[in-house]
Formats: sequence, C-alpha cells, structure tokens
Amino acid sequence: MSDPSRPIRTAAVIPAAGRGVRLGPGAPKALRALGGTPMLVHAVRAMAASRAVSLVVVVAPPDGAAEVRHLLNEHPLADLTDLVVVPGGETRQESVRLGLAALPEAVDVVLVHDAARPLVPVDTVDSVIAAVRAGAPAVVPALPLADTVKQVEPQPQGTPEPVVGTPERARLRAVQTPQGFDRETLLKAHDTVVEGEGATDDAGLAERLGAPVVVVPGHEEAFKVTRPLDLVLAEAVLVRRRAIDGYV
Ligand SMILES: Nc1ccn([C@@H]2O[C@H](COP(=O)(O)OP(=O)(O)OP(=O)(O)O)[C@@H](O)[C@H]2O)c(=O)n1
Ligand SMILES: C[C@](O)(CO)[C@H](O)COP(=O)(O)O
Repeated sequence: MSDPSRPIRTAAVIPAAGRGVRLGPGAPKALRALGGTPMLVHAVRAMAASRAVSLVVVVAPPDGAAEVRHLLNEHPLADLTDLVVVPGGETRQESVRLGLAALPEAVDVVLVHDAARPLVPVDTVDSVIAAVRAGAPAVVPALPLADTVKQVEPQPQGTPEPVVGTPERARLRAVQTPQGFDRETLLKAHDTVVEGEGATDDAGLAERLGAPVVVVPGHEEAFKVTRPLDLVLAEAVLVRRRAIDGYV
C-alpha cells in the first residue's frame, strides 16, 4: 500500500502494441485514425484529462517506438507533464510488463488503459483513481451485460457447441479500462503470474495473487474498438461530442 508520508503520483500505462487483426488489414490499430486523429492520441488525451495523471507511458508496437514518439510530438496532449514511449511485446501482458518497467519510483498509483478504448470519459478515469486512493488495491470499471451469456463446450469449427450452463446475468459485469492499482500489487501480479494462465486483463493477474478487486461503474463510451462496427460507433460518438462540447 502507499506510504502516506510520500505524495501520491499517478501514472497511466497505455498498451498500444497490438496489431488489430480483428479490425482488418491496415496499420497497427492504435495508429489508425478516429475522426482524423490517431486512436492512441485520443487515449493519451483521455488519461491526460484527469488532473491526477502526471505521467503517461505508451507501449508502442515492438518496432515502432520512434514513429509513435514522433506522432505524439505532433499532437497537443493537454496538460500532460511527462510522456514516455517504450517498445511493446508479443502479447498484451508482456506489453504492460514492459510499460511498468519504465515507471519511476515515485509513482504510487498505476492505471492500465487500452489504446483501443479511446473515448473513455474523464469521470470514469477519476472514479477509478479515487477508489484506489481510498484503499482498494485493484479497481476495474465495468458495466452490467445486455445479453444472456451461455457457457459452452467448445467444438471443432462448424459443429454446434453444447451449452453446459447459464451464469446468472445479474452477477456478471463486462470489464473495461482504465484498471487502477496500487503499484506494489500490480508489479507483484505481473512478476508472479505466468503468461498463458488465462488472465485477459490486469485485474485477472491480481485476482490470481488473491488480491481483492473491486468494480466501479464503467461507461458505455469506454467500449473497446475491436471490430469494424466498433469503429463506426466510435466515429459517431466523436461526431456527437464535437457537436455538443467542442471536443477535439
Ligand atoms: N502484443 C500486444 C497486444 C495488445 N496490446 C494492446 O492491448 C490493448 C487491448 O488489445 P486488443 O484490443 O485485443 O488489441 P489487439 O491485440 O491489437 O487486437 P487483435 O486481437 O484484434 O489483433 C490494445 O490497446 C492493444 O494495442 C499490446 O499493447 N500488445
Ligand atoms: C483488458 C480488457 O480490455 C478488459 O476488457 C480486455 O480483457 C482485453 O482483451 P483483448 O482480447 O486483448 O482485447
């Protein structure tokens, strides 16, 4: 936990090294345009919009750190005081671990935020930070599900999959980012949990350590741009924001 005698410094690590295979052919997903601006720039601005965040570590595609640094230099990034760019890895978990290695000692609270969630509102970011500062070692923003979920027995492609269960929907949440952690918990989780043990998010690593993880309300606009239709929705959200409040 944080030492109360030291000032809390909050940093955000943005994994942006993914290829974006599900979005279709093109540049790495984080570098593709959303409303004329790279998705990554929106994501960095979303973190910088929080007054608490003073450092952003961007994890670039493995061979693209110089290009990403150049691109970020070309865009205004609000009041961000510190920006670091490091090369990423083959998996999201490896990319986050490489980003964490760049954090200075003074950082107490760490957010991990997907570049692929460019439109998360600042209120969501702030409520995650507030929950960590209030003492929760791991915090995730999440929303209730709209669909019923079935658990199946996976089969070869083309074979119908038998249903083996229907989890109670009211107890399920769809998890977003930024996920917030006290530094010690997150570093220990990444040091301890081996890649491939099935954790698809950072809180999942903390859970495997036995750390308590809590959920705060997420936001519909924090959705992940994964498939082509998500990009259509993101463009529409951006048009609405620009019309309503002059968002850039
Ligand atoms: N080796 C990787 C893989 C993913 N990510 C990042 O993790 C976030 C969430 O991943 P996802 O949306 O699944 O992105 P991709 O891995 O790029 O998508 P796909 O699986 O379609 O290729 C993204 O910001 C992505 O850039 C990363 O930093 N390093
Ligand atoms: C971290 C995450 O965005 C939480 O929903 C998600 O688990 C990333 O998963 P992906 O399959 O790498 O997109």
